[in-house]
Amino acid sequence: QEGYELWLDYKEVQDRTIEKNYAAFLNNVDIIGNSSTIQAIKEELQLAREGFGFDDSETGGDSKLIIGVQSKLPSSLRNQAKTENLEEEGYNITSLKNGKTILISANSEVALLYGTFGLLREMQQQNDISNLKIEEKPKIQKRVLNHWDNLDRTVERGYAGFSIWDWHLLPELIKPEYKDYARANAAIGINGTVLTNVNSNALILTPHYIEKVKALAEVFRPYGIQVYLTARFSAPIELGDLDTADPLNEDVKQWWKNIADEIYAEIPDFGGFLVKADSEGQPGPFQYDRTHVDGANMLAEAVAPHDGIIMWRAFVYSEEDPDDRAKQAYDQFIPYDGNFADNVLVQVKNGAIDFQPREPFHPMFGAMPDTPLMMEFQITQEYLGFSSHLVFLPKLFEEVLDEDTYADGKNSTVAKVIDGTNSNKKLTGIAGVANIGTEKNWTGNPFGQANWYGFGRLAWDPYMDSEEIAQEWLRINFSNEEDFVKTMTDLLIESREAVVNYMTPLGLHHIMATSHHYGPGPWVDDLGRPEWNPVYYHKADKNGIGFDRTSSGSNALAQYAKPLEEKYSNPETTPEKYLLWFHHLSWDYEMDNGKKLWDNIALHYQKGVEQVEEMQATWNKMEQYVNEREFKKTSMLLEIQLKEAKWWRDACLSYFQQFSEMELPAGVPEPEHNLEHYKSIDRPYAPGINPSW
Ligand SMILES: CO[C@H]1[C@H](O)[C@@H](O)[C@H](O)O[C@@H]1C(=O)O
Repeated sequence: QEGYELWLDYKEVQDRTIEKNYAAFLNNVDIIGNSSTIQAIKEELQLAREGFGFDDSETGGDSKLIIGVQSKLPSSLRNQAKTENLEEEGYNITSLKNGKTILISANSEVALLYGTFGLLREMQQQNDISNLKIEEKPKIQKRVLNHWDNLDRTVERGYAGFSIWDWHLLPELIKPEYKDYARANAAIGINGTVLTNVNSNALILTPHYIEKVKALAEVFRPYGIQVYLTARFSAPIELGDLDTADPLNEDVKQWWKNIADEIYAEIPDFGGFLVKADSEGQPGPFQYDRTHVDGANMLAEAVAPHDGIIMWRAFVYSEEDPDDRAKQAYDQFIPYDGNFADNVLVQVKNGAIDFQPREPFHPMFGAMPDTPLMMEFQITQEYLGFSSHLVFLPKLFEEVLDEDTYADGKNSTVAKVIDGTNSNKKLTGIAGVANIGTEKNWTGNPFGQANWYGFGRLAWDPYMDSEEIAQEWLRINFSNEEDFVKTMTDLLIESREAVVNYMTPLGLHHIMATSHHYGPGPWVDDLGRPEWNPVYYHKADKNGIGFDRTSSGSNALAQYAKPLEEKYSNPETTPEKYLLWFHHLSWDYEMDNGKKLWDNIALHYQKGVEQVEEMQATWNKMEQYVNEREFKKTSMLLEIQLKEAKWWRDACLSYFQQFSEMELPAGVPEPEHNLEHYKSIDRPYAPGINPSW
């Protein structure tokens, strides 16, 4: 099936010498132990042998692969590769005896599984394995996928079909997909999954569903993946037991303790709860005049005896304070720094608005030294063309992780806040909102897989280079031919800037159409709340465009550390990519290249279109390296992307031109249609694929 195997498609090794060498190791394996995780390792190695096309007879003399937990290794091997710094999840891959033996050692069996995937990854890329000295350990503890999957199997902001969780057929029917999902995640080091939508349904907490969750947890356990659920704050009322959900009420506390006990009795390694409270209509502690801390700590107490954690989301904004949505989460949370229980992570989206093609990092990062903050990225492309557009997100993730918060002086990057380096955090985590569904290839767009893969790799190591991730993924999934890898790496890397250019250049944001967020809608001004409307964000008028977040405007800038605040207060020293995020500027404001703002906006839109044209031209040259179906599918999707990049350009420029009253600069074609036409094609989304909000 097209793309089904994800990064676990062990393609036949063509080069005979390489093939013989790899086969010699994989055909002569010594694995210590026989737990279900060890079983999983054996199965994976067998799949790899078959996929790579090894013949059982290729034993290669005395080559050998040894896999074992350090404490169980024969003493002669134990000293060869030290594991004391590897903690629970790190591993070594070490060549011994002049490369004749490869040893994978670790302190836990799940880490051995990671090590096995690590070695297979080397082979998938056809790397030299004669002198391996790999030492890896994850820099972040909780590496979690968030599924916005509803119990009726629709997926909020899902663009790859329905939910893969077949609730109505569980616990009896265990689809092969469940195990393959676990394999794919373990291969990139993901160790947790939240099965249900943050806009949650209390029913998931009932025994009827817990039985189903347990069945999934059992499939995932050998692969080191913990299961989490979303907890609906009003569940004690909704499930009919109490008439309040007040977090300080003793009955409420006891109710949650009982629920936790019931879940842990069935699923002893249950991870804990993810909570969206007092946000976009979700119930929460505010109704009882309680705080985020009251809510989070009450739940934390319920799961603490079982080593569970609470991931409490900071995605909050309220109607009452419409001055600047970007400021609200910070304002609501900062006063509580240090007050959350030890097993609470506050989960913060990468930017202060909402998963835009580009946003400055969220000012909460670096501003809560005494609270562990968990990063939330969105892998599903809610604001980036759904699954029809090819956008390589690791580039976006990397940009955020590399930003300097200056929280603790220079070089206090977001990555350092997240991985606990800054302020020495004990609990660390990172979440990615999944782009997975029932599509045959899991993600719809074949390149959507790269975003899931890349998220996992960055969760393991937030300092990894997005280019390296692109290369790895391309090699593993398509081809090791240098021409292909190099050309396509450039394409992937550039794809992120392309989408920024044709959707929201120069710091523009949230100008997508009516609530489905697909396509341009800068004119939309009639949604229920002011801050849902694009006009709120671009503020275009005759005088100019952009959101003034300096002290003369909303002063959201004051939420950043001094050096950033100073730098971004002045449009001259604000990076141009964030210009209209922080400033409202006149249409004829002169930019670095000597051209006017209006011209630059238009040229960026045009550039975005040209970048997609280039992507298309490049892809057309790649036919020889990829299979026919993926080639065709990607070609067709790029057609859509190009058509829609032009749609974005033309619609936005027609709209903004009413205010700028300036001509388009040379090189930017006149829009094909008039503004009324673009307004009329604010297009409906596919039913069943993208419900609500
Ligand atoms: C799950 O709800 C989502 C909602 O669909 C999305 O449009 C919004 O941006 O973010 C919400 C959130 O992150 O809670």
